[in-house]
Amino acid sequence: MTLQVTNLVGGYSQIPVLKEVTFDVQNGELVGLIGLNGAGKSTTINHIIGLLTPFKGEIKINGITLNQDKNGYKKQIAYIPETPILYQELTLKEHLEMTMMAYSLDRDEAWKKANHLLSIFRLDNKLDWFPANFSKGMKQKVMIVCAFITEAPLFIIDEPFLGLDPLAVHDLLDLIDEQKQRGASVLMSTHVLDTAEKYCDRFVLLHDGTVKTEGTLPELRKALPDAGESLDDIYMSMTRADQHE
Ligand SMILES: Nc1ncnc2c1ncn2[C@@H]1O[C@H](COP(=O)(O)OP(=O)(O)OP(=O)(O)O)[C@@H](O)[C@H]1O
Repeated sequence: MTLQVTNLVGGYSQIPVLKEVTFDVQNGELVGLIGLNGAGKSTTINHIIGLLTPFKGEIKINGITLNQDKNGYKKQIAYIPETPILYQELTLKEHLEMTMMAYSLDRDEAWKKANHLLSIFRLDNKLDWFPANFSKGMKQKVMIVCAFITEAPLFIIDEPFLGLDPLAVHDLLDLIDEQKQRGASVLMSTHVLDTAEKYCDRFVLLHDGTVKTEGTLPELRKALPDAGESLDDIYMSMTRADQHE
């Protein structure tokens, strides 16, 4: 599975936020999308999942654009939003069943995976509860369980770490790793740079709607030799230089 974003110009109501954004995510890769508040991470994600239409440029998943095959394109994506999207009137069980239907999953297989994931996230005794009334972290876990039962080839994860307890962060990172092992690609936006540094294979550093630089940590260190060793050092040096331009 490859995600290719090429010369993407996009944003809201014809106001371009993204300016010629180009990057890719290859098979089995976890790519970190890093940037300050307002850099354009969520806007990029909203274009990839098809909520926004590019003004220019294109986005391909395994060579297919959204316009070529809307359903086929969307079924390749499991999306975990920054703010959980839950239905007031549906129970946890009904949220899972709706996901199974939307992705045309085999119910028995999907329930096996769901039960396993529910027990990891300690939600297995809450199937008849309404997640709209859960705590913030529990709501996020519902989104994670729904995404991971799909076993989609591309995971798009928007800032997953801020609302989760440390145990859940580790469980999520293990699940991401399992999906990578089976060849899935993962694009994850985050501000938690020390975790990103440890777990991401590659980074795309967005600033003010443009890709300032991208690469593995050793590649970033080489590109910015005076910045320091850590992703945090490199990112801070890059953004500070930019703000003084
Ligand atoms: N619905 C919207 N309508 C108009 N402009 C928007 C909308 N959402 C975001 N923007 C603008 O797009 C730019 C990029 O915002 P975006 O949400 O993509 O940033 P981000 O990198 O995800 O930031 P954060 O780290 O704060 O989540 C900002 O200038 C923001 O004001």
